[in-house]
Amino acid sequence: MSQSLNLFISSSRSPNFAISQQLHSKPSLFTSISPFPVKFSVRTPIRASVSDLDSDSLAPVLVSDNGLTGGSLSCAKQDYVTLASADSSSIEVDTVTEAELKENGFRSTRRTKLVCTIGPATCGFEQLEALAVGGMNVARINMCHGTREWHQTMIERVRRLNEEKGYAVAIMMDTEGSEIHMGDLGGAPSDKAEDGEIWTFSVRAYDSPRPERTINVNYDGFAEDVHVGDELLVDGGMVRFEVIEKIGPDVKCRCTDPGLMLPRANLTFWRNGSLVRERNAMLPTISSKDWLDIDFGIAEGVDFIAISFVKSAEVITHLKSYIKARARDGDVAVIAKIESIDSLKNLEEIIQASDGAMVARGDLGAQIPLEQVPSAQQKIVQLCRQLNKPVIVASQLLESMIEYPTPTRAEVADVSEAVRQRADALMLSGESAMGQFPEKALTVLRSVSLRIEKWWREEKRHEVMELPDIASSFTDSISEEICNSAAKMANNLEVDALFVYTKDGHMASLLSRCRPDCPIFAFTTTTSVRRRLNLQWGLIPFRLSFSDDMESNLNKTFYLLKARGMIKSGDLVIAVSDMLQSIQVMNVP
Ligand SMILES: Nc1ncnc2c1ncn2[C@@H]1O[C@H](COP(=O)(O)OP(=O)(O)O)[C@@H](O)[C@H]1O
Ligand SMILES: C=C(OP(=O)(O)O)C(=O)O
Ligand SMILES: [K+]
Ligand SMILES: [Mg+2]
Repeated sequence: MSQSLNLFISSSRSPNFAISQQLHSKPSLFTSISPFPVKFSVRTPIRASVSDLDSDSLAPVLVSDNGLTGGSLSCAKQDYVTLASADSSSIEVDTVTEAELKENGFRSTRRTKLVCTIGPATCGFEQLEALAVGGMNVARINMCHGTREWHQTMIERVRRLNEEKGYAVAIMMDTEGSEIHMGDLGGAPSDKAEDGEIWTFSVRAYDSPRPERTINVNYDGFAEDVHVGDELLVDGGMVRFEVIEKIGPDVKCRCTDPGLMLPRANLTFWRNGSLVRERNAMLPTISSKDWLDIDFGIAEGVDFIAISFVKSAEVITHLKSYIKARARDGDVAVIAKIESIDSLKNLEEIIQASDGAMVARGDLGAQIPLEQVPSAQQKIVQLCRQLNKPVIVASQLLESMIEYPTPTRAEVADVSEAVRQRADALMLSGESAMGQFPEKALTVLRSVSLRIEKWWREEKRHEVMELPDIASSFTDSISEEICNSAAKMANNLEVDALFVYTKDGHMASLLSRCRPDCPIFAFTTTTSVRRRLNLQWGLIPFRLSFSDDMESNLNKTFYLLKARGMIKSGDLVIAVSDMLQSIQVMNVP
């Protein structure tokens, strides 16, 4: 009990008081903790200057950084107390959440998490900061676009934002995958195909300026694979062509549905009303370029890697062991993008093998009839929750906001539906990457989420979901039962918050899975786990060092959160932890 202790001292009259000083000696303390506030006794004199303390007002509580709580102190001005690096910054929470908690109380914090794709419209430091302020929990970089240097700069900027400004934005890298797509249009932002026009699609790399009505295709087998009469869909049908002639590597096509084509837009071809997928299915899910990108992501310590066009669970299992052997601190979570027919076929195994999933509606809508996308979404969201994996609903949520400052009513209804389904997260793509109103789009996601969450909570309209047992060991079963019961108690007792002390984040995710009415304060010891929890519904992740002694963890947390104005005396809290398998219900002292 005598090594370097970080001590906090607070007075009952001035609860925000905290001092920080160098450790001068090694005190030993008795821990006599309950009831709070504690009386503590000091076995050996502890020394530090207390000249700036008003000793008369001291009814102090000493809590060490490793969870020890001291006994009574009669502190006169001539006494000396040892204090070290003891200030309320020893609990870390992101700046935006802290402000939200202080302003609105924790009942009204947003539960649905928000992912923003970063692109030319949002790559500046100030633009990234505006997104962080607007509630971005995860920044996504799409490896289909941009250079290695550009991606590296984005990662650096997000990290700098976190360090300098106190945000906790996580980073998701999204692989390109082996999809067939157009070239980059020679740097043009877009190109327009008109009805009846003849365009040439070819593997040729065109010199700049690119000849008119030509499109470069990234896949060498393109001309061999397509047949005259096939239908060619750009971006899942935003523009359509019919293949009319093949001349060597050049494929001549007539535009049948006009529209705007964006650089590197996805291409699919259809024959007799079905997607031609033989060749595509032979391409590896993770291409050699993807592996290099993954190495880069691991080296940069990104928090999530999203894998495009996942077909089976094996590729995920393989990638996870690849990461495990290489990731230095903490691992990188693997998100399976559900965007192909094969991924729907093997849905359960894929989700089971992954750390989360994305309903990638853009490509999914190009592979299955559009009218099947909503039911696929509902099914994926439901399954992910049952299997306790975070799920992101992505693509075209606010597509019209790429060009216009207000969303369509239909888009708002779509966002509401995803929130009502209680997906963990919503994602912006083009809206934030290259749209004209990235911050406004984020504001729409934020305000619609808050409104719908509140409405459904107040109306108690959420259908109860049958949550199957998922534990693989008896200890896990205990954790699962504790979380299910704690969440139920929290709803019945209308508590203000659930507290969970978790080293690897598992207990926190089990609580999140229950989608309780109150927010979940998740305390975890490592920054990487804390960032990863950012993707999960209803979790407010904090970094805090704590011990196996729950009593002192709680005292320390109450003290620190009160000092920062994030909770107040009288708030009703339920606490659970990895270390002590129990449920505690208490009022904040
Ligand atoms: N790093 C980037 N550099 C340039 N443009 C980007 C970048 N990331 C995204 N974009 C633009 O934003 C659009 C939407 O992003 P996203 O949905 O991630 O890609 P995609 O449309 O290729 O699936 C892209 O089509 C592209 O025009
Ligand atoms: C999110 C998706 O993937 P990407 O944007 O990489 O095509 C999608 O297809 O919906
Ligand atoms: K991608
Ligand atoms: Mg996709």
